[in-house]
Amino acid sequence: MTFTLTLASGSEIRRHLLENAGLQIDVVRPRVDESALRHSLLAEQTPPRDIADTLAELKALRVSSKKPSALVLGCDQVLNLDGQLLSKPRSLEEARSQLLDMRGKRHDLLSAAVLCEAGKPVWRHVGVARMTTRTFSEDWLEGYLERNWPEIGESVGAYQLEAEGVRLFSRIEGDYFTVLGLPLLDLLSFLTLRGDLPT
Ligand SMILES: Nc1nc2c(ncn2[C@@H]2O[C@H](COP(=O)(O)OP(=O)(O)OP(=O)(O)O)[C@@H](O)[C@H]2O)c(=O)[nH]1
Repeated sequence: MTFTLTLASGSEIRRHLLENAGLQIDVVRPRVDESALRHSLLAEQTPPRDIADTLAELKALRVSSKKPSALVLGCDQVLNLDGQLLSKPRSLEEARSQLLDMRGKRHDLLSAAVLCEAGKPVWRHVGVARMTTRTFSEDWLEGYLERNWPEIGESVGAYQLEAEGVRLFSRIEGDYFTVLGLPLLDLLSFLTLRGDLPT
């Protein structure tokens, strides 16, 4: 029987990364009001990595409780800019102001992943990538927004590293997959260790 991983995420790129790695994926989107929970965690001064981990676990648990026999992966990525947590831009204007705030500075991307089985967490990992943004010109930024909106609205930092978003950076520390939103190598190692994937 082929191993199937249930992905509790609406993120296209997460599904692509897993399918491109050869995994059989079943997508079940969780019904979770992320922003309400994110706000209450922020109000309690919860550290960014714990926010990402809590949200990832909630999404995985929500689906796992409905599919107890499945192995369910929940994910969440937060962008930490000088202690401020940014969310996915809701408009081109918001993307512009977010990118101008990020210009010439460093920000961290924290990509949390939690696996649940029979309503219980069985593995968790938070990958961290440190992004150094170059001091791009406003002219270039306008062109970037025109060429890449609305696709970049799907990304927490208003960029797709695998596309033109790479032009925003002068340096990246951490793995590529963590930037795209999934600590893929750590996940694959665990699944191989567990025997779900062939060694
Ligand atoms: N294609 C692409 N997506 C990115 C990149 N950086 C971040 N993202 C996406 O930005 C989104 C971060 O928001 P999340 O709240 O973690 O996930 P989501 O897209 O809302 O999906 P859910 O898992 O259903 O919550 C994820 O889908 C990431 O995959 C990137 O460089 N390229």
